[in-house]
Amino acid sequence: MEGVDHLADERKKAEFNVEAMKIVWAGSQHNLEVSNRISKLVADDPAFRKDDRTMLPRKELFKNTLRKAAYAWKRINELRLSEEEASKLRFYVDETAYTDLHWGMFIPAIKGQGTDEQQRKWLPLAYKMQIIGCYAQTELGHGSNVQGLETTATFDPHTDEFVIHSPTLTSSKWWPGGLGKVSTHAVTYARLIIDGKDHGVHGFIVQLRSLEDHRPLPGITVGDIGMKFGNGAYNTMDNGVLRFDHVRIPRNQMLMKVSQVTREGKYKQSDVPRQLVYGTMVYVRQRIVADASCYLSRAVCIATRYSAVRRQFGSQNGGPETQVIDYKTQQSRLFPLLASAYAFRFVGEWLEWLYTDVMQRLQANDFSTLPEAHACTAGLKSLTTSVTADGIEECRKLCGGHGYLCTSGLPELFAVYVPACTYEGDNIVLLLQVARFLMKTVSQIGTGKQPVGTIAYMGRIEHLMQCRCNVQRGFAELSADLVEAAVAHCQLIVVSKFIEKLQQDIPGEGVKQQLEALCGIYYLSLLHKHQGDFLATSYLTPKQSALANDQLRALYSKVRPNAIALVDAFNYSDHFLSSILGRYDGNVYPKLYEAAWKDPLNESVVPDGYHEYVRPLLKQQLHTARL
Ligand SMILES: CCCCCCCCCCCCCCCCCCCCCC(=O)SCCNC(=O)CCNC(=O)[C@H](O)C(C)(C)COP(=O)(O)OP(=O)(O)OC[C@H]1O[C@@H](n2cnc3c(N)ncnc32)[C@H](O)[C@@H]1OP(=O)(O)O
Ligand SMILES: Cc1cc2nc3c(=O)[nH]c(=O)nc-3n(C[C@H](O)[C@H](O)[C@H](O)COP(=O)(O)OP(=O)(O)OC[C@H]3O[C@@H](n4cnc5c(N)ncnc54)[C@H](O)[C@@H]3O)c2cc1C
Repeated sequence: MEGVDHLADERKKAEFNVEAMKIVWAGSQHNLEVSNRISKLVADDPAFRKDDRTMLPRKELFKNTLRKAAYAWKRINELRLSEEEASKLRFYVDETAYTDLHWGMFIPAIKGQGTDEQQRKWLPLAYKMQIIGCYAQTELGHGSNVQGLETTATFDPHTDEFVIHSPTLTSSKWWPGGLGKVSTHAVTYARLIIDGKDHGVHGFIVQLRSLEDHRPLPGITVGDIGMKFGNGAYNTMDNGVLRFDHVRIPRNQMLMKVSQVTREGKYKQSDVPRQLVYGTMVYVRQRIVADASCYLSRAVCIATRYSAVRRQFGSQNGGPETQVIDYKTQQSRLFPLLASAYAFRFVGEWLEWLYTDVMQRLQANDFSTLPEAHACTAGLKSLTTSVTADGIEECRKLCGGHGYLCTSGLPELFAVYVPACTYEGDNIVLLLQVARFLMKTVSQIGTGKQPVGTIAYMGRIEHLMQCRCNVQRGFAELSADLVEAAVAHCQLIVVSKFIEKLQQDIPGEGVKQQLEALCGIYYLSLLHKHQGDFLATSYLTPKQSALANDQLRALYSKVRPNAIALVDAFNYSDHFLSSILGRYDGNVYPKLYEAAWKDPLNESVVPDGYHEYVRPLLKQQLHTARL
């Protein structure tokens, strides 16, 4: 029934102030106000329609994305949106596009690695989108191992230029988003060669296409790498391939904040760690952590609402069947994900703070917190994206068969999200970085150096203090176990940041109590999942483990009446969710039925191809039957 809120009874059960929780989720009253305004702006504008995305052929899909990106840019300028509002607009438009890499990586790379002079030259052009850039690091043969890149940038002292070249097939740039069809420029990572000496990987600004007719410049071969996983999803992006055949660029297009090449061809290293060349990746990893809670909460919102609508079994005296959300098994799969969405929200906020703090310290030439920032961004990126990708898929299963329909919104959400486990650093490779950081910390504890920040707890563990270990000995052999230790370390960060959040003043009736319950679900479900480890290491007795499990079940019951309100607090519009199963009003069945008839396959009663391929079969069967 149109206009009826099928979830109204569920909403009445809430024991907390949902509006106050919306503010907690948004981060502040101001953020909530901006989100409401921009979300409505997008939802009300038919130009941002996206319900047809999974049905469009690639070329049409891509052209549509170009149209939307141009229109979004026009609206940003017409409405004079601030950076914060523009970024919210991008969020609610909810379509990956070349602009993400332009704003999210090309510009940050120039800001982070360019000199003041380079920034003055390139940033105004990029901010006005008079040039469009991408981040061209990964190659066909090398992604994780950045130091293994093969593209060369050889200094030519006669002309004061670098010659950018792809010496082998495996050195072809492969994957950069926005590169395939749109970017006019790329921050390209290449080995710096001066006078035959290899100085390692550096960033260079290279123009790829003419600003007049968009054709590739001489020496450049460029194109799209082809269809990716899923319908719609990441296929709105032109991930590209790029080869250089002795392409010349002026010397001043090497990004020279970290190291410089003089007119005479002298290589000079600034007094800063070389890892600052990786700074853009650290920035984006931090953004990815902040985004994880958005993706996970979307899936959880859909699965929670649908679980309250869906009924199976348990009818008493001809009454309605049981809502599937009332099954403890459903709760034990769904509520830890609900708790994770909130947990990732808070750890994302903290990581943003940590990143800003590190950037301020870098300005003052204080590099002391860089290793911790790297370990936290790498580790949390890995943890949150893995849990979110698996969580979206779990939500699909929680929705039974209907979750498999594109109209549930879940297949596309999964397809667009799952590469986050790989891009910006493969999750295992990043956890190995965390493991290395932890081992290094352990090796230093023995020397009396007290760990601080997120590793301070290690200084309080008795047997680590006695430990005398060398960072590399046995590392490769034990790497699978070390990765598990790295995950546990990251989980500890997530839990401790959730607890720190609860120590803050949180206004709103019942809000803090709900967050306490969710925090409990978060750590108790982890404890339950890993109880074997806790028992094996005697950190828990079997009795304590059983009590923890009882407590977990009690928390599921506490959250159950609040579940719908807890996902309402995410404040997602139906347009943004783009899911019939996750509709705010819970009016699922009539809308599923209606949507089926809108499928292009149902435009005609007799399908295309019937007369060529089906009719002859039927005729043949008739003939055989008669025989
Ligand atoms: C419409 C208008 C709109 C308007 C406005 C709208 C706005 C819209 C805005 C939209 C925005 C959307 C957001 C963007 C979305 C982007 C989507 C994502 C796309 C994906 C992009 C990518 O996918 S892009 C490629 C990423 N590709 C990697 O991710 C490679 C991983 N691979 C490595 O990263 C290295 O290869 C690896 C393993 C560390 C080894 O590096 P290596 O061999 O050099 O180093 P070693 O392991 O030897 O380590 C030596 C020492 O360096 C230390 N260290 C290492 N890294 C460090 C670091 N980063 N910082 C500090 N320290 C570091 C380490 O801890 C050691 O320290 P120590 O010596 O003290 O122990
Ligand atoms: C959708 C998408 C968008 C992307 N956008 C960009 C972009 O804009 N710009 C850009 O430059 N790149 C981009 N990339 C590339 C991306 O950054 C790389 O794919 C990523 O860094 C992983 O590297 P790889 O592909 O070389 O994986 P590999 O390293 O080849 O991984 C393959 C397997 O090997 C394992 N492995 C690798 N090294 C080790 C090790 N040392 N120890 C143990 N196991 C290991 C991994 O865990 C994995 O299981 C994008 C990729 C995708 C999928």
